[in-house]
Amino acid sequence: MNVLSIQSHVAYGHVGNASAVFPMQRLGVEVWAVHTVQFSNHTGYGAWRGRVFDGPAIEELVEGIAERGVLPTCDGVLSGYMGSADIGTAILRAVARVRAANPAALYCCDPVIGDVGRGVFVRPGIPEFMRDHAVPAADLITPNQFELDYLSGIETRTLADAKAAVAAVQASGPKVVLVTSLHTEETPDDSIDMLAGEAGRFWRLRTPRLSLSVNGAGDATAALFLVHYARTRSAGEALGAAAASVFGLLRRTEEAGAREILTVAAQDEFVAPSRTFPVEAV
Ligand SMILES: Nc1ncnc2c1ncn2[C@@H]1O[C@H](COP(=O)(O)OP(=O)(O)O)[C@@H](O)[C@H]1O
Ligand SMILES: Cc1ncc(COP(=O)(O)O)c(C=O)c1O
Ligand SMILES: [Mg+2]
Repeated sequence: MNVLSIQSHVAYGHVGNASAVFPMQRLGVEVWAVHTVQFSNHTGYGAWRGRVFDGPAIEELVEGIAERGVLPTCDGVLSGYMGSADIGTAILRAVARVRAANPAALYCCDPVIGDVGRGVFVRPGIPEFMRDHAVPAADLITPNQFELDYLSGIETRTLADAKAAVAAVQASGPKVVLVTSLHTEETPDDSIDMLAGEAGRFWRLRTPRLSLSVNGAGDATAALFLVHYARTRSAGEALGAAAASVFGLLRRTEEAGAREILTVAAQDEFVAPSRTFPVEAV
């Protein structure tokens, strides 16, 4: 399996491609990593150095990959944080090129817009670009609850609201939706839910809430979900596999008291998660 992953990259630590690429490789996937920015570290530190690339820089790399004649072997495209709408347009052009070469390729879009509590943290224009262009072009999307609410225009308080919001977003294009960090009225305070939806069916998975707040977990989640979905073609199975690995990764990170997720040290969790959780049809 070959995945074109177009995301931010950091030299130190693990967010964006620096969080997504290795778990996919550890699962035996060949990853073609194109970086939308190259920063020293993630922006959660408050200070960082590095450069933001632009749409033409992304298109140039995709053109070079196309010149190798390998686009027909590309099984999936993964995108995450988009620095600008111009980069978003380049990503959607890449998706169109891959699909023209391989109509079976899957596009998984992590519609990074913001988070509960923090609000919108991307540049003006990006939320609308995600809603009106990127999400409709995707086969799979992995919004958190804040992003689900924005994309659907529904304020989700209950599981029924979340299911309605997933269905509303599916009507715009993506057939598979994975909602991360979902907390509804039904969710116990010491837990975190994920909800997957496909073809009118929904699955919920609940894990303990760990006492850590890290960056990059969503990027690893989207990557693992894409790989497991591509292999199983089942949103429920992909949910179970991705969630178990991410939980194992974060549990090890919490134990170590680390500020960066332990993508390398906890790599066995990607292959053989130490703990699995029931996937409940809801
Ligand atoms: N404190 C936590 N405890 C347990 N799991 C967590 C925690 N934070 C994140 N996760 C897991 O990581 C997944 C993705 O993280 P999330 O914060 O939703 O990503 P994003 O960066 O997209 O907002 C969540 O669905 C959840 O399963
Ligand atoms: C450059 C970059 N990409 C991606 C992310 C994703 O982080 P998070 O998982 O917190 O959304 C961050 C967060 O700080 C970042 O700085
Ligand atoms: Mg995210």
